[in-house]
Amino acid sequence: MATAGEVITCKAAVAYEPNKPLVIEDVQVAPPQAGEVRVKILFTALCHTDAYTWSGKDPEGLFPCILGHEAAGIVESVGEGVTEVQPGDHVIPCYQAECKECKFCKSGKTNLCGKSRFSINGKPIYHFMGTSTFSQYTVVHDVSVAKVDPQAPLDKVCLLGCGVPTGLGAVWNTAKVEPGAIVAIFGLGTVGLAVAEGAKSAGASRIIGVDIDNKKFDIAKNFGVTEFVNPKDYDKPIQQVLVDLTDGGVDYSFECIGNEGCFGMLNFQGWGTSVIIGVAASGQEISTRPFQLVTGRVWKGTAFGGFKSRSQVPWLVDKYMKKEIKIDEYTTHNLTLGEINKAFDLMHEGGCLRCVLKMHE
Ligand SMILES: NC(=O)C1=CN([C@@H]2O[C@H](COP(=O)(O)OP(=O)(O)OC[C@H]3O[C@@H](n4cnc5c(N)ncnc54)[C@H](O)[C@@H]3O)[C@@H](O)[C@H]2O)C=CC1
Ligand SMILES: N[C@@H](CCC(=O)N[C@@H](CSC=O)C(=O)NCC(=O)O)C(=O)O
Ligand SMILES: [Zn+2]
Ligand SMILES: [Zn+2]
Repeated sequence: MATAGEVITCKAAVAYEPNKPLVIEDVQVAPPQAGEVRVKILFTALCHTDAYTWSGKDPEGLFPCILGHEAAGIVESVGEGVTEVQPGDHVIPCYQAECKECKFCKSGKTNLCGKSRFSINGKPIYHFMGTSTFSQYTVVHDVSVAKVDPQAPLDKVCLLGCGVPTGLGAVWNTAKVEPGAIVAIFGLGTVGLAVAEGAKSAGASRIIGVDIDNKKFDIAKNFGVTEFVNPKDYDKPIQQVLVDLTDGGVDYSFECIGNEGCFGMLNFQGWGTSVIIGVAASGQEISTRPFQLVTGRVWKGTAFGGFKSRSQVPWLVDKYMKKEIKIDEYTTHNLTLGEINKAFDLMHEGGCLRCVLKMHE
């Protein structure tokens, strides 16, 4: 049935309030306007950032909204002036979207676009990260979709919408880890394990994984982690544990936990680089003695691993197809959209990396 130009009613998981179970609703998805693309989402995964915004700690979180930003689907229709993709193209939504017109885009304070395309019985529902992939259909800007190899399995490459590129890119683009380097990774979720994979491919000599979930340790070996540290096993601060283990500090450290994570510097004097990836609530701050920077250490952060989304996500898909990067190994669970609250529970129980949701029965 041709749906172009029509409002589509479909199922979506709506977050009405922080921390309240998501509700599967029939939502109306407006047709794409000029410069926009409507995508039939086939698979979406959950990222810790979805849980972060759902928790109410995200100062930019707006409710009611449709969360989700790590997905893959097929272009259903395009708005006027869209030339880069056409109906039938296989795409990965990219969360760095902006319409450049709405008050959110013009504010210069946020990357959340307020120009919603969702409603329930006429009442608007907010978008999330310009993607809102916890819906069977979503509308994104044409600058926010990466066209990918139609042969690539969408239930796998959906993970290239966020966590895996973030970790790989943090190593390759942001830190530029060199052969022989000693690397420490705080948090062995999908982002942290992708950092490990990136560090291994960059030739790191030691990759020390730090996590409070012992279930992560065995799997981490498959991603290149060479040593494990559980902070719960020590009385002294974890930074000191790492400094002692490495005779002075690591060359590169990556913070992949977020809220209440380990944001302190523990790098070697003279050149150590600390990369912040985890997101944390308003009010949580990081600080260090000026001496740490005076003596040559570097503090950096990264969003989406520094990758240019539309030009480099297809390249990452090709690398996966050539078996040069892992994706399958990050998926520990497969559920359906209707089971999304169970998927969030799994994320908090430990032992879960990515749970991929099938969006259509
Ligand atoms: N900057 C960016 O572009 C991106 C940032 N993120 C953020 O990165 C962080 C990681 O994301 P995911 O891997 O999806 O999360 P995740 O929840 O799968 O992994 C976090 C890991 O940290 C561990 N952990 C929790 N508290 C800890 C502690 N005190 N010490 C050591 N380990 C601890 C958990 O056991 C878990 O293994 C989140 O804050 C997420 O919001 C995610 C994607 C992109
Ligand atoms: N609204 C949050 C900001 C969260 C954040 O830092 N998002 C990352 C991506 S996290 C993906 O899982 C990002 O790319 N930010 C870039 C940006 O322009 O926002 C908060 O206020 O903490
Ligand atoms: Zn994410
Ligand atoms: Zn906007």
